[in-house]
Amino acid sequence: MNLRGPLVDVGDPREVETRYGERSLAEVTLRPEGGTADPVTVTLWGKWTHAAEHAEPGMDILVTDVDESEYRGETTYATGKESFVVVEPDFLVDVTDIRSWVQCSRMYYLNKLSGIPLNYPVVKGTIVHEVFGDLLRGRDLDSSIDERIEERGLELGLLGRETEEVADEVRRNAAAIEGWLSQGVLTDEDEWRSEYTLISPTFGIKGRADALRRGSPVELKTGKNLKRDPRFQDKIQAAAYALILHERGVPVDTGTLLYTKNTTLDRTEESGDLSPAKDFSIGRGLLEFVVRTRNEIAAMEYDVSVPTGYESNSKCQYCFEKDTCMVVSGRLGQESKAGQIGTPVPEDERAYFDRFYRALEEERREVHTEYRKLWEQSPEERADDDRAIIGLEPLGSEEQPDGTWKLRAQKTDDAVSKLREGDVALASDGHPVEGHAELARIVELGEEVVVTTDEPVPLRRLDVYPSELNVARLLTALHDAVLKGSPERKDVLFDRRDPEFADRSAGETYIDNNEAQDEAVSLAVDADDVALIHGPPGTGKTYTIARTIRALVEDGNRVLLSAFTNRAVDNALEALRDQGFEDSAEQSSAGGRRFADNVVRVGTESGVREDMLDVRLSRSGDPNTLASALHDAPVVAATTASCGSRVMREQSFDVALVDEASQLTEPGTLAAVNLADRFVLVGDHKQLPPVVRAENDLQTSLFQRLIEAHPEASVMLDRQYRMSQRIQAFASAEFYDGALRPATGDVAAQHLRDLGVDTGDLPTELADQVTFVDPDGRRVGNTNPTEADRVADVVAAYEAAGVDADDIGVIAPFRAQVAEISRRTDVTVDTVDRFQGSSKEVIVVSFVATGDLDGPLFEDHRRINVALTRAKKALCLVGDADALASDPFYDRMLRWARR
Ligand SMILES: Nc1ncnc2c1ncn2[C@@H]1O[C@H](COP(=O)(O)OP(=O)(O)OP(=O)(O)O)[C@@H](O)[C@H]1O
Repeated sequence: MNLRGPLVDVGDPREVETRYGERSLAEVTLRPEGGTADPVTVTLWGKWTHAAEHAEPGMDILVTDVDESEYRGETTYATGKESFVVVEPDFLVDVTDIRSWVQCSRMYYLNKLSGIPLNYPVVKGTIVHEVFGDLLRGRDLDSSIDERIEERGLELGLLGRETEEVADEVRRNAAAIEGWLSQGVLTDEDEWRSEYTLISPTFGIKGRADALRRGSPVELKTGKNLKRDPRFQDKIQAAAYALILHERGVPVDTGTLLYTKNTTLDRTEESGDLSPAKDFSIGRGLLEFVVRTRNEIAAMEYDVSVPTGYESNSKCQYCFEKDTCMVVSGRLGQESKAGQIGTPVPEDERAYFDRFYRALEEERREVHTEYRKLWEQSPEERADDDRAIIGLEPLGSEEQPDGTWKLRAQKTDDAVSKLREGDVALASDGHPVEGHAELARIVELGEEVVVTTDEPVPLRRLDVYPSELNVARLLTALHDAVLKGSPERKDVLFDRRDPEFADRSAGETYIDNNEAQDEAVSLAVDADDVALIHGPPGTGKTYTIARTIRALVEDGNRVLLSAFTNRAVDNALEALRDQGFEDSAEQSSAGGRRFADNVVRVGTESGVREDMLDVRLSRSGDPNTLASALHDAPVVAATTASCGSRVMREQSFDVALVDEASQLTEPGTLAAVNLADRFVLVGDHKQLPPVVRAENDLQTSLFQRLIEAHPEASVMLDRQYRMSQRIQAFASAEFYDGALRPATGDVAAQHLRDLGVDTGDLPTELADQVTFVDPDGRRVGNTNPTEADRVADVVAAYEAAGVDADDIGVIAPFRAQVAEISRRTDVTVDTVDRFQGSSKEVIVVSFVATGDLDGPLFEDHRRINVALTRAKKALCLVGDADALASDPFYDRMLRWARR
């Protein structure tokens, strides 16, 4: 029997005499069944008293295989031989974190803050790991090495490494792998798995094992180890995978560590055990140690505290991270075993750091909650939640020339999901946690689903795979901003001085037909610190951004162009191209250069839009060529998420220009801003705020904070090129103090007529430019089928009157309603969040709600602003008039629509 629930009391460990001699015990009291049952006391024996040392009331605890006995008429509970005690099981600890914690608890923390830097050992290590995977998949060594090195061309180039030298070193490391693989211990029946994703719901651990052989974990280390035994922390890492396998009922008693550097050493110079492969036995003691270590991390993270180094038995004396550790401790005023150096950053910066550190850790927990849904929700619930595509029928798997696999399956229904082509997802045989699952990249997502994976798996289910990568990069951005940011920059960020402006634009006219846009370009050119461009819907943000970049490059600046989404990055590049950027850049650089010589787009092949692939910087190729392409480009474009990558973190710019800044969290914006001396943020804080799961400081963008604090450093673009006068009126009045106006008479007067539509052919209720239709439906869960029928009728009526299906878009508040409507029409149907940044001639909005106004559309008026400002010539609102009229804001909307 397992007992699990919140702790209500934690006793101190003490020693008692038993018939087996002196033993330690600690009593803890918990409320089983998630806190709903009466409290019970469990005696933790022996080493499990360690859990009591770290736990505190309020934490969740799980005791597995509890011994239950009757004593004087009462049931007593205690840990038994098979028991494990898990503190905060919902907190998922990564196996690599357990390993670094064993080395030193501060190391664990520092790794979190500074991420994985771009350095040669890291890149070489990655290549060796990839070659290892290839060898397991039966690939030829030389072709694998050549290809893997080529794939890392950009990183190697930035590190100033030559292909030959790296190939040589990798080959010598790979000799260890090859030798070991051909030792004869392997037979055809040997089961191999490479890069295996493992999650343990019971122990709260996740990770990716380098390989499993006959069910035993094999870990590859690119360092050397001349002792007979593996290093302790390495053993712990392999043992953690063994523990997860143990949970799945796979008995694991050995692990293997492969120290590849051992084969590169010269026997005459080194003494000791040079054999690379070191097996060791994994007994129960080691598994328990893994759980106890993991518990220490989970307990420390419970109240988001910062480790001091005293938590583990580390010796600072020999630590290669000692200086970094002392600097971080010194600057953030943290207690640390290594000591502190340097002066602390000012109090307000530390408070800021702490606040955002905490907020990001809360976000991490939300990611863990997403993981938990993988096993807590039934497949059907997950599908209903749009988090999985289930019931797939495998159509086959095909091995690719590079040893990876292409899996195909047939969809058996028309359900929608959050998954998109290009996403990384979890492909499984139907059981993503306890069955066989592989990380997959989605290639095609239509009637037929196509994914690529490392190993074949019968593709029955595809799940959204929650990732902590984003949280990790945001933490790093926070760290870089506070600890590495220039004092002048921080004075502005922390409101110690106002942003300053020079007069570089000196009366120049950049845009002659739009005063606010022209002023915005000047402001950006003149900004010594920051300029803020506030762009309501359709006001030419993208156009202004392109003009600004040209002006900045003409002045000799190197510019980073960034945005929250790939789409916005590519739109800005498109505008830059349309404005003939080649010519303007020619003025600053010798000779005629093409767009592709001036602009480098950093991003994945699936992320970058097709028409910008010609300027995409491949990561793969000749190191020197790639590195100089990136270094020398006057304009580098990448999403803010890629600005946190180890390649981009090494780049520096004069100016960072960030679009969609109002949709970014502060650390998300900082990821781009950190890379430049000055920055320009473009956004609209009256549209969608940052998308975050937790409710905390991350919900307010840096754009909003700065524009509220420094309106003088901002310009609002006030002429819009999208909507007719009638359509824009409500948004202008409600969100922009009536300041938003059509840019030209043509924009104001545009009409369905311009599309060749005779409004006489439309039902009277749709004849106006803004209309309201009440279908009198009922909300059922997150759908309203009657309303969906009516939306489809409305769409059909526009089509019958001559509007092209491509010119119509439907917006609904819930994905379930999106699916409901999609079943009834072929036009684009999506949620507000997915519509931000785009527009259509005709927009139909489905409100779903009847009775009460609840749902994402209503919670935040900014969503409505987005929904109502997507339409150019006609907007039809479909909803329940009584429900809408119950709220003053929606009542005003209703009156405007019915006018
Ligand atoms: N000064 C201008 N002169 C002429 N056309 C312009 C001007 N500014 C913008 N436009 C045109 O107006 C349209 C909308 O501009 P743009 O796409 O830059 O808007 P946006 O603010 O980025 O839109 P969104 O709200 O979707 O982000 C485009 O077709 C653009 O070419």
